[in-house]
Amino acid sequence: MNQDQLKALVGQAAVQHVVPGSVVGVGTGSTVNHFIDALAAIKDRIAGAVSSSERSTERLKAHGIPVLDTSTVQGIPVYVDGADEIDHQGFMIKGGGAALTREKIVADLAERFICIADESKLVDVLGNFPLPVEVIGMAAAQVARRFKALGGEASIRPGVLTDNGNPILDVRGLRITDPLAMETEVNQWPGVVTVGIFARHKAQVCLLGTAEGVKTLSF
Ligand SMILES: O=C[C@H](O)[C@H](O)[C@H](O)COP(=O)(O)O
Repeated sequence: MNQDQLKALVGQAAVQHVVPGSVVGVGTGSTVNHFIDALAAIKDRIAGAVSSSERSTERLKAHGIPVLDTSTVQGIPVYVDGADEIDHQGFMIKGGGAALTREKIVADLAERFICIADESKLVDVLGNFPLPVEVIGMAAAQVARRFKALGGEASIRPGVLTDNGNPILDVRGLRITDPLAMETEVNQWPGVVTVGIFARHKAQVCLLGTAEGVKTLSF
C-alpha cells in the first residue's frame, strides 16, 4: 500500500470513533480529506461539524455536511486530525499545512483527540519535521533569534499566509525531548500566535496506517 492508501485507511477507520448525534471536530490535511469523504456517508447521523480551516470547510460543505460556527459550540466529544509527527506519548508536531492555530482552537473544544496518520509519522523524538510556528509578522525576526539560541534555524515559509493572515516560521534542527516544556516556553514569546507542538492538546488515540492494517495506539 502506498502512503495515500494508508491515509485513506485511517481516514475511513476514524468514522467509527464519531459519536452519533454529536458535532464532530474536523482537522485539516490530506489524511483528514479522506476522513471528510468517509464522514459524508454518515452525515445524517451527526449534528454537523466544526472545522479547522477554510479548505476543510469547503470540502465538508461540498459533501452537504453542515459546518457550525465554532463560537456557537461549547464542547465536542471527538476531534479528528492528522499530524506531521507523533511520538509514543501522543505528542505531535502539526502545521505542515499552516492550519495549526485553528486546529488547536478546535482541539481545545474536544474531549478526545483522535490522530490519524500513516506509519511514517510515528517517531521516537519530535523535531525531524521542521516545527511550524504562526507568528505576527513584525515579531518574526526576534522569534527566529530566540529559536537560534535553542539550536533551531527558523525561516519564513515562502508564499504562505495562514487563514488568519499571518506568516509561518519553519524551524529546523530542533530535538524536542520535552514537548510540553517547549510548547509552554514558546507560547510565552511575544508575537507567537501558535507553536505547532501539540502537547497540552495531545492525542488520546492514534489510528496508525500500516502495511498490516490500522493499528490503534492509546496514550
Ligand atoms: O496544518 C496542517 C495540519 O497540522 C495537518 O494535520 C498536518 O500537516 C498533516 O497533514 P497530512 O495529513 O496532509 O499529512
